[in-house]
Amino acid sequence: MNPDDFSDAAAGRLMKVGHSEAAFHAFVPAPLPPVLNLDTPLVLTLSAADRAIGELAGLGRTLSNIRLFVNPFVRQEAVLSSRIEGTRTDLAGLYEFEAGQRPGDADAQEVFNYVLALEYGLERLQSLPVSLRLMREVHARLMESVRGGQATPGEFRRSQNWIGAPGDTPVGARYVPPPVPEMLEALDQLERYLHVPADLPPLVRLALVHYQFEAIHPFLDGNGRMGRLLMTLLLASWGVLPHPLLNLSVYFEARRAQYYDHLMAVSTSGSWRDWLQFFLRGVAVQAQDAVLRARRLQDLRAGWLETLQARKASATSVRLMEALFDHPVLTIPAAQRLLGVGYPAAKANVDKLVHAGILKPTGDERYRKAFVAHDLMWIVSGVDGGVAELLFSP
Ligand SMILES: Nc1ncnc2c1ncn2[C@@H]1O[C@H](COP(=O)(O)OP(=O)(O)OP(=O)(O)O)[C@@H](O)[C@H]1O
Repeated sequence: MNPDDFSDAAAGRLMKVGHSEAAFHAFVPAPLPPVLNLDTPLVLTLSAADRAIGELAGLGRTLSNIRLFVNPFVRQEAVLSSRIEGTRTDLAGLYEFEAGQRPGDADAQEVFNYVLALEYGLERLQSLPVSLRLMREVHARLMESVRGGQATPGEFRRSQNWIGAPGDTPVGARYVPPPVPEMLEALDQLERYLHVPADLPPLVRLALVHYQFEAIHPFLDGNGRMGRLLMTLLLASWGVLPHPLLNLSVYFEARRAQYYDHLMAVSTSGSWRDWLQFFLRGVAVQAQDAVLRARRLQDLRAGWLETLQARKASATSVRLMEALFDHPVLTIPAAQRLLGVGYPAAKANVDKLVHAGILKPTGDERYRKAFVAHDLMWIVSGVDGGVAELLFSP
């Protein structure tokens, strides 16, 4: 980190660590909240983001079958949040892993851990507020038995880390977070900030907290994913979005360099305004996108129901169709478990969904025993997020 890049408006202070050639600078973020200047364009973007998230939350409350749609949204977020850090598994790969089709796939295991960690965190919110303890517990799930064994799951770091290219040292790294004692103090301050009554609109607080968490970088590994997962937990705990339907990582992944540059610019120059503008626009775009996708999933379910009813399908087939929203990649043994029936009955019901055009056998020789609900996966992961972007106008 070059101290010359940091201006007087930096969102914290630089510290020199070590001596002579091994000396480097680390950044210690100032406690939240910063002094903010919410100008008119920013207020308009905040208002658009608030409206969009309100509509999404409303949809979550009014759709009786919203539970069906949460699972695919959570998985898409897990896939994209992990992809920002280079994991290659896609949505189909994650579902194949869950269906037992990819044993030993370390990438898919990491993405699945994200799902488990998020589900754990949402459940834990019933008994524990968002706090340092919750962060450690969720991190333990996220990093459970991951590759490398360096991650110290569930523990804040006890040594210096840094963000940079492989082989970088803290001397040449792009960003160096606070040394351990300052990190612990910054974490305490962050926790206190999380517990104070709302001083700013929740979406603004969310952007501040995300920056602060990343600037502190409190774990040896998994900070990007933890910071993004934390946003879903905060939205739920503040009652802004009770169901995890916002896929902010889709937005960040598509603009990864900008995302990183904005975080850096807050540290070096206190560019809170630009970070907020970028972040709030992301919330608005992704909330609108989620509303569109949830409606399409609802239409898909209604269409499938109609098809099955026209074919005089049994209640068991309808049950299996609904189970596809949780298991869009299905094997016959999985259908057996879901329906609580024997192999022949499970196979007969899967065949009915195949004949109705709902499920397709996968063509791949390795997965020949699996069946896939392609339409459902396409709605969740299809590359049409641009629609919401076009609709966006603050
Ligand atoms: N300049 C920066 N300042 C603060 N945080 C940043 C900066 N650039 C990127 N980040 C955040 O750090 C994350 C990546 O951190 P890092 O490369 O250390 O990965 P990690 O700690 O192993 O975590 P994970 O693998 O989940 O991202 C990014 O996803 C982003 O959220």
